Amino acid sequence: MAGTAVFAELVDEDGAFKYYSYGEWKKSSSGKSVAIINPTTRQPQFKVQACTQQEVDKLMDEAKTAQKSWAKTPLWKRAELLHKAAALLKEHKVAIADCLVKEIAKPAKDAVTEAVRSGDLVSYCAEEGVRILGEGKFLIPLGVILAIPPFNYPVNLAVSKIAPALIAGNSIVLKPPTQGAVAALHMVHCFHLAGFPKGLISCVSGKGSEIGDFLTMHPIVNCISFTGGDTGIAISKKAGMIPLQMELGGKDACIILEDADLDLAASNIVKGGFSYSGQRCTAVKVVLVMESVANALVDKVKAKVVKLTVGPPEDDCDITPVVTESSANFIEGLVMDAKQKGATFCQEYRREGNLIWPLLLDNVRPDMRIAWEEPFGPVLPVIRITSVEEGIHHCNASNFGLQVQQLNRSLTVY
Ligand SMILES: NC(=O)C1=CN([C@@H]2O[C@H](COP(=O)(O)OP(=O)(O)OC[C@H]3O[C@@H](n4cnc5c(N)ncnc54)[C@H](OP(=O)(O)O)[C@@H]3O)[C@@H](O)[C@H]2O)C=CC1
Ligand SMILES: O=C(O)[C@H](O)COP(=O)(O)O
Repeated sequence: MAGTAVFAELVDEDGAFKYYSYGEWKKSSSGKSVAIINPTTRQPQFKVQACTQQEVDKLMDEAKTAQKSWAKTPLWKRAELLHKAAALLKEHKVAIADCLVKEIAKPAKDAVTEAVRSGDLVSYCAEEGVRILGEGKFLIPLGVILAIPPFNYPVNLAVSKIAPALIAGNSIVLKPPTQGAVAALHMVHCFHLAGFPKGLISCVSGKGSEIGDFLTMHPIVNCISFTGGDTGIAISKKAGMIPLQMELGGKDACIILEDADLDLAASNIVKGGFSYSGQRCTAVKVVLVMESVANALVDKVKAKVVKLTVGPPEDDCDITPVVTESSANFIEGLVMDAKQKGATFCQEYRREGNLIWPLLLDNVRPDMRIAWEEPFGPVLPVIRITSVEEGIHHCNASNFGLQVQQLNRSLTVY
């Protein structure tokens, strides 16, 4: 499906996906491409251009020029184009979802949801822009925005940067994640088909480790919007005196107190911890449960975990292969550390290639890496606590600060 029909012009004669600059799909002069490995088959699935620094320089210049006239374009016109792009994203949801399935092993239905939700988000941003103007407030553009999203929502977390930037009168240079780049290129083509001015939106492909520094330190960039892991910390040290928007990793805790509804808690823990195999920044990544209800809760969670389906994303399984082999190896390292230090394995640890079966680890203690680190995979630690203060202390001692959920009958805090 990917690269066919309206998307055929994205592919060069060698089968590599082109990059997008000045309203055109182009082959890089580097003559090099970057392979995208299908997490399920572990075979190369797609290729994208490895863009050169000269190509980046050129599209940055174009972005700077295009932004100046875009900022003068009436807001209703900007909103109109965004609504067109949103409709195109929804129209092409199947082609986009097909890429998500093959590049990041997103379960088939969730992949379609990501495309549709992205369309909704683009429309929402257009509406918000108009509403803000209606309140008599002004949207002040910053200039050229560099957008770098992560692999887990390569379309949704890209449009969540692109649409607000465009409605406010900025131009966009997008660097999609390598795994997920082709889905992102399909998304960019929807913006192309919507008819945005040349140079306003560009999309550079290449490995972040190779082209990333050149992009993030580029003098034309006026703001960086980044979502990802610790790479964001490195970027913040290298970037110049420009606004940075950083959405980074997390160790989102779920605290269960004695009077919690344990059935509700178990459902939320399984949904929160294991959806898209735990590869969500908002995933439940540690359960802190009062000792007095821990056995009952763990039994309920176990009963639900056993029902999760495990297999390929094409079959819409609950648990699908994690994004890369190195990610699977990292997760395995956390599991082995917990095993060596005496965690209780509620299921047998099982892995085939990048596919890791869902695993609940009970009796996790603070000396285990899994108590603190983000697996970004289908492995969930349970830490038993004897007071709410102990749970809160654990959350506050974490290096991360994304979100916390506390469940008792009277209080649910996000
Ligand atoms: N707080 C939030 O809202 C969210 C946070 N996340 C977090 O994202 C992480 C998972 O995503 P993942 O993609 O693995 O994160 P990474 O930090 O590995 O990569 C994120 C993006 O940065 C790019 N990149 C890599 N190196 C550089 C560099 N030197 N300069 C500029 N860009 C670079 C990557 O490109 P390439 O792929 O080519 O390397 C990718 O596009 C998790 O920690 C998760 O918690 C995820 C979603 C939401
Ligand atoms: O990366 C993420 O986890 C997303 O930004 C959160 O989306 P979700 O909670 O709706 O999955």
